[in-house]
Amino acid sequence: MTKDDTPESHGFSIALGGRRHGRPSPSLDNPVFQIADLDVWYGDHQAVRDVTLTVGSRQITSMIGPSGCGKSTVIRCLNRMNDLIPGARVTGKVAYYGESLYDAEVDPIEVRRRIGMVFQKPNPFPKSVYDNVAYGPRVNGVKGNLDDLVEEALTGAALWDEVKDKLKASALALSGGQQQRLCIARAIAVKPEVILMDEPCSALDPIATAKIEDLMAELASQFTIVIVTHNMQQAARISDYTAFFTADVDEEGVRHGRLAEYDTTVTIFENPADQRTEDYITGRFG
Ligand SMILES: Nc1ncnc2c1ncn2[C@@H]1O[C@H](COP(=O)(O)OP(=O)(O)OP(=O)(O)O)[C@@H](O)[C@H]1O
Repeated sequence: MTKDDTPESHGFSIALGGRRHGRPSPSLDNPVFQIADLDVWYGDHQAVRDVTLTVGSRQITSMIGPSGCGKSTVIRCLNRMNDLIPGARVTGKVAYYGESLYDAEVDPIEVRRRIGMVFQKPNPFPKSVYDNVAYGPRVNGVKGNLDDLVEEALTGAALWDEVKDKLKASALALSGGQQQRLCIARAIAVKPEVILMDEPCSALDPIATAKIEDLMAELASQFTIVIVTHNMQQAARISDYTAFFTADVDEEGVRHGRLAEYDTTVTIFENPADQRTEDYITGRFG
C-alpha cells in the first residue's frame, strides 16, 4: 500500500475510528502497562518472543494477528492469568503503573481484581442476574445492600434497561449478547482499573457485537481496555492503538509469536511500517 493508498482501494472497507466519536486523541502519555522483552513458554515451547509495548491509560488497545501468534498468551500476562496454566512460564518485564506484576510480593488475586477479564464465550455463573453482578463485591467483603452497586454496574454495561425487571431470573436465560454484557457488568462491579477482553464478540451476532463496541467506547472514558480480536474491522473501528502480532518459524520449524508492529490504529491501518502488517491488513496473508 502506498502512502496515499487507502484500505478501501483494496476492496477491504475499514471504518477507521467509526466508534471513536468524541474520544480524545490517542496517547501513551500515561502508561498503564510497560511490557519489555516478554517471553512466554508453555513447557519447552516458547510461544511468545521478545514483546515490548506500552499500553496507555484509558486507551483502547487492540491485539490482532493470525491464529496462534500469541495474542491470548500476551493478554493473559497482563493479569497473570497464565499463572493458572500448568507449565506456563513468563520472563521479561510486565510493569503495571511502574511496578512489576510478577514480583514475588504481588498478590495475583489483587492483580485480577484491579485488572478484570472478559472471555470469548460469555461465562455467567449459573446464578441470578443480580447475584452474578453482586458476586465479586461480596467476595471482596462489601456488605449490606448491594442494589445500587448492581444497578450502577448493569447501567455501566448498557444492560440495566433490559434486565431491571428480571434481576432474580437466571443469567443463563439471557441472550448471548446480554450474557456478555452481564460478564462486563460483573467485571466492572469490582471497580477495576483495566478490562482485558479476549475476543469478546466472537460468539455474538453483528447486532450484539455493535452493542459491545459502543459499550467499549463508553467504558474507555473510565477504564483502560485491551482487546484481542480476530476482526480487523473491529480493531479499526474501536481502538486507539493496535498491536499486530505475527509468528516466526525457527530453523526447527517451531512457531514463535512476535510483535511485528505497534502504533496508533490509524497508522497501522493506513500507513504501516512493516510489510507483514500491510500484507495482513490488506488480506494477502493470514
Ligand atoms: N494452555 C496452553 N498450553 C500449551 N500451549 C498453549 C496454550 N495456550 C496457547 N498455547 C500455544 O501458544 C501459542 C500461541 O497461542 P495463543 O492462543 O496465545 O495464540 P492466539 O494468537 O491468541 O491464537 P488464536 O487467534 O487462534 O486464539 C500456540 O502455539 C498455542 O498452541
